[in-house]
Amino acid sequence: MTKITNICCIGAGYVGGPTMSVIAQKCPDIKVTVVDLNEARIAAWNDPDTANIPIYEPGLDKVVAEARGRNLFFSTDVDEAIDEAEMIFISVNTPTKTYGSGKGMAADLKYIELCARQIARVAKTDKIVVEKSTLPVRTAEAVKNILQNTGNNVNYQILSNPEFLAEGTAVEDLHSPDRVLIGGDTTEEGQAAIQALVDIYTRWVPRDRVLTTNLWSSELSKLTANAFLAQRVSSINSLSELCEHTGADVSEVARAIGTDSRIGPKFLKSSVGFGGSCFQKDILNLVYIARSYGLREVADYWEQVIIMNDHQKRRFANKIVKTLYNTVSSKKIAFLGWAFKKDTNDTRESAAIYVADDLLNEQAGIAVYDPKVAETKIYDDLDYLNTRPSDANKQLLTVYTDPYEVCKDAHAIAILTEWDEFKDYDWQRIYDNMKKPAFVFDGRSLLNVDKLKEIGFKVYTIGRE
Ligand SMILES: NC(=O)c1ccc[n+]([C@@H]2O[C@H](COP(=O)([O-])OP(=O)(O)OC[C@H]3O[C@@H](n4cnc5c(N)ncnc54)[C@H](O)[C@@H]3O)[C@@H](O)[C@H]2O)c1
Ligand SMILES: O=c1ccn([C@@H]2O[C@H](COP(=O)(O)OP(=O)(O)O[C@H]3O[C@H](CO)[C@@H](O)[C@H](O)[C@H]3O)[C@@H](O)[C@H]2O)c(=O)[nH]1
Repeated sequence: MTKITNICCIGAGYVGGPTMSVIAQKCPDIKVTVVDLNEARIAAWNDPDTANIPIYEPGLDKVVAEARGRNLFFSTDVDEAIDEAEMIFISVNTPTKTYGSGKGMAADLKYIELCARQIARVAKTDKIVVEKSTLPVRTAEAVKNILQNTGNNVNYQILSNPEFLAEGTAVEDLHSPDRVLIGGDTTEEGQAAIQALVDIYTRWVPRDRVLTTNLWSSELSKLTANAFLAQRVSSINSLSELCEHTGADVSEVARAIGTDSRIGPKFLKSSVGFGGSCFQKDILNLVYIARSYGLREVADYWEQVIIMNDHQKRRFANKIVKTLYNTVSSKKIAFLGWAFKKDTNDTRESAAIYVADDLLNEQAGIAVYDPKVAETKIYDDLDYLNTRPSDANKQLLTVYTDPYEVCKDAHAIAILTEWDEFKDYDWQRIYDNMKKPAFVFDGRSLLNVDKLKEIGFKVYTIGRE
């Protein structure tokens, strides 16, 4: 296999954009073109002011500024980029199906299939096609089938190269990944294709961190990694409820077990529930795959992770209602945070959406402040649930751009995202401007409880009595 000099990536989203920017940064001699059908998104990636790129990730603007126009390009001309590239990454979205068989569980692979068909139609020279999207195990078989049966007699090699970056730390994760995983065919041609991709990553990743496997192990490892991570969060969240009944403190329990080197300290932070575009989608997909092989116990085991997460979000909303004397009707509840975690403007599956929806059902007046999430996004998230007409959401929920204004005259504050800036607010000033008794419901164990109590707040923290 000759050295790769031209890469194309289909999908300029949270994964395609940052991963390709870093490849371009680290490999200035490789031309990297990221394409997308979404014109507005491509226009934003091309905005001369890198502060306006469509994804907020610490440090990403600098990476883009370094490579864009040199060897990094963003375009809507998908055909041209496919035609020119020797290696094509597919990094399109693979959401949970919302229709037909597998609705609500299986991954919707229509965008993947469209990409495969487009590559088959356009390609005139041999290509290495890399699955970057998270896919059900054995998807490469379908991609291969489409390429080989509808293509122009071009030779294809399919690789699986799942992405493990977490949002908010994408650039750091890409610069210094725990591992890079590459799966491919065990044939000589398959091994040569793997080597071509290994040669790209080892420009900046130590060779012993680049793992190579067969295709199916690679595809399944991505779903497994997310299932294990989410399982840890649900496990500690399940115990947070027990802590609240027994006087144990979940953060002390997490520290106590996390120091056991076999358990480890990460992903043991109890919260209002995990969010993000991946965990729920990927576990549902895993559950669906297990069921489709008739593995009922396996499916039920992993489904429990989602059931526990839904319970955690609901119980947080219930706690607010119960504490506010069993009614939040017409009370102002201030939400600090809407993003699914700090340092991102992504809100997909954020716990805040579901907590808000439950409280709106109780006729609460919700006021939201998030340092990075746009007002339209917040309304879109709620409207997407289809619980009530869009007008009602607009009437009941107000978005603020000032943290002190959002808390003014509120009956309660709920912390939904662990943004660092929340810790540094003038909490005395906030307290002075709230209705009394002034409640704080800390869904992220972010704030200093003793300090808040000293000021006069009534404080509830997840996993503490
Ligand atoms: N978001 C993450 O942190 C993360 C991390 C690891 C893996 N993943 C996986 O990576 C994949 C992409 O996720 P994302 O968050 O980047 O999604 P995204 O929705 O942000 O981006 C996907 C992009 O693909 C584009 N697209 C869809 N079909 C297309 C087509 N036929 N031609 C051209 N463009 C097309 C869409 O317009 C969109 O801009 C998913 O499978 C996801 O599970 C995501
Ligand atoms: O101890 C913890 C750790 C995380 N979370 C929550 O879990 C969710 C997911 O967080 P995180 O995993 O940090 O962010 P993602 O960007 O969703 O990244 C996950 O999903 C990606 C998409 O597949 C993978 O690439 C990453 O490896 C995997 O960490 C967020 O709501 C967090 O607040 C907790 O509640 N407690």
